Order: sequence, then C-alpha cells, then structure tokens
Amino acid sequence: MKFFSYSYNSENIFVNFEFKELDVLKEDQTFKKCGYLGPKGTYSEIAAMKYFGENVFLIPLQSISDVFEMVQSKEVDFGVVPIENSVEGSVNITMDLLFEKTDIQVVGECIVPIKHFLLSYENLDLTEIKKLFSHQQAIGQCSKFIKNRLNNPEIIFTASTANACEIIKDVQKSAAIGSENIVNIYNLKVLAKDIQDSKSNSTRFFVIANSERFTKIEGTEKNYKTSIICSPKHNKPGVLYNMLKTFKEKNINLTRIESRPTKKQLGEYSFYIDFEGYKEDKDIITALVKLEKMSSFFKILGSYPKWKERE
Ligand SMILES: O=C(O)C(=O)Cc1ccccc1
Repeated sequence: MKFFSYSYNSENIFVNFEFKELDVLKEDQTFKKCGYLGPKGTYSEIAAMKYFGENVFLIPLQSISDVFEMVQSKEVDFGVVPIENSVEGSVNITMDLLFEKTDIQVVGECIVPIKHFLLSYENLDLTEIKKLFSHQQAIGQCSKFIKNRLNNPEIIFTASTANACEIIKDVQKSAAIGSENIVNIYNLKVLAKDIQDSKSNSTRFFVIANSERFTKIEGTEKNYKTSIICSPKHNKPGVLYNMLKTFKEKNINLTRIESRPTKKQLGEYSFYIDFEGYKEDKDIITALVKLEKMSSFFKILGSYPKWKERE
C-alpha cells in the first residue's frame, strides 16, 4: 500500500509530493500511525489533527476504502473517516464499508465545523470559472453559491477536496472548493470565503481501529455512545417499531437512526443506530440481545466517548 509523502523548501513551503511504500515507516514504531483521506489539507486531516493532536503520525491515503483496508491489515493503528454531514447527510461509502468490512471497530468520534473556500491558482472573477473541482460532499454543501454566483461551470467530482486542489494546477480557468488550511499548502488564491450554504455546516468523523487492538474496558462508562447496524429478519408490519421498542424499554436514548438499502432486494434496509451508553452496560446488553434475535444481520460497531470540544 502506498501513501503520499511531501517535500518542503527551506521556507517550509510545500514543493511536491510523491507516493511512497509504507515500508519506509515500518521501522519507526514510536508513533502510532493514523490513516486518513488525503492528500494533505483535507477536512479528514483536520479531524485527525483535532482528535489526536500531536500524538500520531498522520498518513494521507488515496481513498476512504484504503483507510479501511490499512486499518484491517494493521498497517496503521487508526483511521479517520467522514460519516455524516449536517447538510448533506450520510457519507454512503463509509456507511457501506462499516457494513461490509470485518475486523473494524469504531473507537472515537470527532465533529469538525466545515467552512468552504473557493480556490484557484489564477486570479479569476467568479463568472470566469469554467471548471469547478471538489469532493461530492463539498459541491453539495455549496450548491446555492454555485448556482447563484458562478456562471454554470462544469462540475467535476474528485476523491477529496485537496485532490481537487492538485488537479486544478494543470487546468486553465478552473477552481476548487476546499478548506482554509489548504491555501498555504498549495499556494492558492482565495476567490471567495465561507461559501457553504449553511453557516452551521459540520461533519462528524469516526475514528476506527482494528478489532484486535483493544481489550474490554471494565465498568460502566459514562458519556459513551454506541453504534450498531441491524437488518430486520422479517419484512412485516411493526418490525421497526418492535426493534425501537427495545431501546425505549431500557430507557436508552437514540442519537441517530439512518437506513441504507441492503443491496439484496429493493425495499430491504439495514438500520444504522447510535445511542447513548456503553456496549457492556447491563441494560444495553439486554436490549442488544433482544434486538439481535429480531435481526438477520447484526453488528456492534463499537462504543466510544461522546465528542467534546477540547479547550
Ligand atoms: O475531501 C475532504 O476534504 C474530506 O475529508 C471529505 C469531506 C469533504 C467535504 C466535507 C467533509 C469531508
């Protein structure tokens, strides 16, 4: 597996990047490694820095799927992946990989306010932009700005916001949507600030680890959340009601419920449920045992401390 490696000049300005084999890092065991959707300057990187501070070696990867694979194969200790946005909703690729991949657990969450910038290597008027590049989520979160302020540019989805900034280097009359962090990394010009439709736009990220990495935490954990996925066994009236009733019976507070198609048959869904509490609390075990009996597919993704902004 390869990762992005960066070089900087004497003034600490980003010059270039290349792909390197991860083996070069294997010898350095002092730092824990955390993979994220790269290259440098993505919102995923901001989330990883916010969550871990200086405590990990950050490894930018080419896709969210690579982040899962690197955690699965234990080439990195952690991964940070976007899971949902306050405007655009779920990040489907992450939802699907959480369903499909084995040996993955969720060990943390992190919420990042998203402020989008319109960036280019050229000094363009907004109406001169012919091609606009960014991650699908970023384009969706700025749809009003794009419609009202730009002159109908061609929209090109990229693997990440930072990837868009790399691509536009070679494309005339082009711009990218990305974070403020990226401006200095790539020496970009800011054409417009704060262009997201909602001023309170924020994205929630999951911190994932290999299931083998952690032993059980003893005792009742306060201020924890747990995430699960379940698909009802039978498609008949009241199935979802009965599933949710198990939470009500034990006074468990749900914080999120989302459905995704099972991809087996039209009309069949899996439910992604987040709730307050630790997976080994007595009441939660009782509710989950009951829920598992009603399910054809059941998976506990993990328990993790609720995100709290650090001072
Ligand atoms: O492309 C990025 O920067 C990402 O980390 C994915 C993303 C894109 C837009 C909002 C939040 C996360």
